[in-house]
Amino acid sequence: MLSVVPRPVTVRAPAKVNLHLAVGDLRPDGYHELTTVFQALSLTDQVEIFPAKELTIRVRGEGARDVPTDRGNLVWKAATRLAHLAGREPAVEIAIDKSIPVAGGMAGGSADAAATLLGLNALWHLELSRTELAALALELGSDVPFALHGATAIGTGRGEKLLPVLSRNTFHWVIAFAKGGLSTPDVFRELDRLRGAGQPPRIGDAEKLMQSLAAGDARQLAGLLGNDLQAAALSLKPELRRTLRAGITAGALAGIVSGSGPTCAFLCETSDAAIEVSAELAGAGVCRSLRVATGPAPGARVVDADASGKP
Ligand SMILES: C[C@@](CO)(OP(=O)(O)O)[C@H](O)COP(=O)(O)OP(=O)(O)OC[C@H]1O[C@@H](n2ccc(N)nc2=O)[C@H](O)[C@@H]1O
Ligand SMILES: Nc1ncnc2c1ncn2[C@@H]1O[C@H](COP(=O)(O)OP(=O)(O)O)[C@@H](O)[C@H]1O
Repeated sequence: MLSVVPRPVTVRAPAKVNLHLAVGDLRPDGYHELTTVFQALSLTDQVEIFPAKELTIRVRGEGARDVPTDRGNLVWKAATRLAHLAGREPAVEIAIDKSIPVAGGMAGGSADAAATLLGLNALWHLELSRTELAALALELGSDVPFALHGATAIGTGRGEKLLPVLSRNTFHWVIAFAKGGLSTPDVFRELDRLRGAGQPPRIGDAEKLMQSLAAGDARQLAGLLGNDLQAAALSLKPELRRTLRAGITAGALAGIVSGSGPTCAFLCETSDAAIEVSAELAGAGVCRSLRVATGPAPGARVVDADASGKP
């Protein structure tokens, strides 16, 4: 009898930048109420899933040394939760190829977790809907539902109640990776501390920003980017001020700390401008490395699978 060996499934999932991140008060469950406009970027991690005897994780690429390969990896949690739900063993080998900076405020771990949910859904023919996968995603982290969704979206609650936002045109970004990362809970705690001391001012609502996205107007958008966590990230890593200033000097329309940081994202008028800003920032020595990216980009997607897994 012929036995069919399933082919591995390959999934790509995007980094995000928060174009608008308004942080409300601390809730009794330890999370802060958020209103955030996410944009998914062309900077992606790749996750390959192979049938195997038992669950193992391999990591290579950007920051691989800082990524756990055991139950501390969000991908491990994603695979064991989904296997439990499906009533089977998580018998897979998962190879993560990282391009998204680790602990960078760009939701790389969330992207990998979203990719794993989508990949296993295909490999195991579970046929879970996007809504079912999104509910599982939220159990793994606040940013995981957006990594599945992609494009541009407004998130409320913990950031998981997502509505698509109309975004015309392609926006051009330069992404400056910092030396070292920042822990998301530390940055939220630092914001609470700063607020307890009476500073800093809160950003307003996202209405005008969403209009600029609908118009596809990068110049207008540049003036409207806002992140309540930026003051906290700058307080923990003051050297980021220099990075942000250098981006503007290099010709970016605006610069912002991405989420809880410390990655900085610079909005540029054109792709040529982004390449120039990136080259100039590299010369200024204000960050560890640089990437050029565009947004919006699609959410997690299967790029290769066995024929019945339908990429
Ligand atoms: C800040 C944001 C903005 O998009 O992203 P990052 O900068 O981390 O990528 C997210 O809210 C992060 O999402 P994620 O990284 O998935 O965080 P989670 O694992 O859910 O939460 C980690 C911890 O961050 C704090 N946290 C997170 C989300 C939230 N709305 N309020 C919080 O206070 C809590 O202390 C929580 O225990
Ligand atoms: N697949 C993964 N990729 C990156 N980091 C991971 C992963 N799984 C768990 N982690 C842990 O989660 C922490 C936050 O990682 P990451 O998602 O990259 O950053 P952020 O929450 O700032 O967007 C890291 O310090 C790392 O120890």
